[in-house]
Amino acid sequence: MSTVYEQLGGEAAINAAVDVFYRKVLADKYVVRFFEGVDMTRQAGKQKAFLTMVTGGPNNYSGKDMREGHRHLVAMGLDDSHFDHILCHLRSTLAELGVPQNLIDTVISVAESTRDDVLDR
Ligand code: HEM
Repeated sequence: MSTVYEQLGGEAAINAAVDVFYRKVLADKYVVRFFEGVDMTRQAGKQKAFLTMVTGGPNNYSGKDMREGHRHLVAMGLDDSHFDHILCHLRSTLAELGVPQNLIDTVISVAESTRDDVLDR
């Protein structure tokens, strides 16, 4: 059984999705404050890690766990409403790239499973 990562088209597809997702997130006034002062190059890597993680790609992720990696953002007011925006951008990115609905639903449910960790509760 191949992973969603493979079904999407692997690294090339993830790179394409990163560009689109990244633009959407940074264009969203409701969440952009959390990304201010975050290094751009590192951010692209972060977005790639994000999409690879939620699609079951190769597990070479060596960053912080989700709780630790977002705790400072919770201190800045990160809550469910921001999380919902990010999921919305993820969903529309995948839809724009022509990803089938069932795969989108799978990716969203994996992303959804990180909600309590990201929001530190
Ligand atoms: C599906 C849920 C999410 C996943 C899988 C995810 C994934 C990640 C990953 C892999 C990192 C790198 C961690 C590290 O520093 O080593 C990260 C950092 C970060 N995430 Fe998320 N994220 C999620 C939700 C969110 C949300 C809802 C926001 C804000 C609206 C957000 C904003 C950020 C920011 C700003 C950083 C960089 C923090 C810094 O360098 O200071 N993330 N995320």
